[in-house]
Amino acid sequence: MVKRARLLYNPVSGHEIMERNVAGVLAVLEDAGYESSTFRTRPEEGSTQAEAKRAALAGFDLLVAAGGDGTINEVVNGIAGLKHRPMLGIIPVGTTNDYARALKIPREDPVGAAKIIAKGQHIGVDIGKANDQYFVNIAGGGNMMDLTYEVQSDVKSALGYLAYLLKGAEMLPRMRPIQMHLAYDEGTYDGEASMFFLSLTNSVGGLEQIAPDAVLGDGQFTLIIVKTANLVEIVQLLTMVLTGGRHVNDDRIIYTQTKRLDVAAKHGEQLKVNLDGEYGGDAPMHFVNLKQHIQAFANVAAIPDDAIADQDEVVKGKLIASVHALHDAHPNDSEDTAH
Ligand SMILES: Nc1ncnc2c1ncn2[C@@H]1O[C@H](COP(=O)(O)OP(=O)(O)OP(=O)(O)O)[C@@H](O)[C@H]1O
Repeated sequence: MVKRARLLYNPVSGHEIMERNVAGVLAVLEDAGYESSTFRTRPEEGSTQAEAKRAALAGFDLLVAAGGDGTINEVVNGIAGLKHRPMLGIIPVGTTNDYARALKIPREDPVGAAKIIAKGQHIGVDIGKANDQYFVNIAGGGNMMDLTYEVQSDVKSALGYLAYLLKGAEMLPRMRPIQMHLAYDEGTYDGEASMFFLSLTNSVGGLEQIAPDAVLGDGQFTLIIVKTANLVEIVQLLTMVLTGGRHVNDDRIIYTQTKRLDVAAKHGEQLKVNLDGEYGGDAPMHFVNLKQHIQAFANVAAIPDDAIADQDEVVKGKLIASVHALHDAHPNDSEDTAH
């Protein structure tokens, strides 16, 4: 049966690069055997998610999200709750493209990214569930989380990552601690913290050193709790991140792996949560890791072996293949033993 692909592309992501590349991307998908169609995303919140869900229920085998992390997040939110989920392809044309960095998919090169899909290598990636929403790369909470909403999209497009850095520097003096309760696999933390991060990949805000131990598809989040809200100390910690990841052993940080997290703010304080760069509501929030929930095309050869966990589906596939091979080699074995 012919496979069907739906390309959901954000026409305004990055520098409107997709409008010029739709035909080229479709040609690569068609050559790879996909009967392909397109959906141009719209600014209305939830419209991309609704279309992804509709396409999945209509039986599309592959959804290709072309845009920034926001577009990927919406597509995944559209399919994550379904029993039969299409495969996910990614064409990164956003500003930071954290998720594509982790999967080593070429950025701002739509046809190059489509060729990764055409190569056919995919892995089971974990996604996070935060109350009733999903995220693919990172959840975070604390005062710094205002950052991503405050940076205007047109400024982001014009300045790219620099926009975050400038805005971040401006916001640091506003940092103040929140009394938090966090419960995770290895323990609980009750006390002051300025922020927490729950990461699925090692690609956070364009920096691969923040969560250096993250493994794709291992069913675990990397949890980072930053206890201090002191400006000088935070700058010190950031410097440690940038100079080789020594922050992971610092006393002012809790750095651990966990499959779940419960977060609440004490004394009725507001604790805003950010999911993949967008406001996702306030704590209390329950997070859980859904192991290898989505099959995503990736540039597997470029990802270090120790950054990808054993794959449930591949392992199962290999077992089935070897049983078939055994049967092909000795077709009458089962009858022989029956007599
Ligand atoms: N046709 C459209 N016109 C204007 N805005 C759109 C359109 N389609 C989607 N959007 C908006 O684009 C935003 C999602 O952008 P996306 O995350 O894909 O790219 P980005 O902001 O350029 O990249 P990044 O997330 O990496 O910073 C959503 O807020 C959505 O409302």
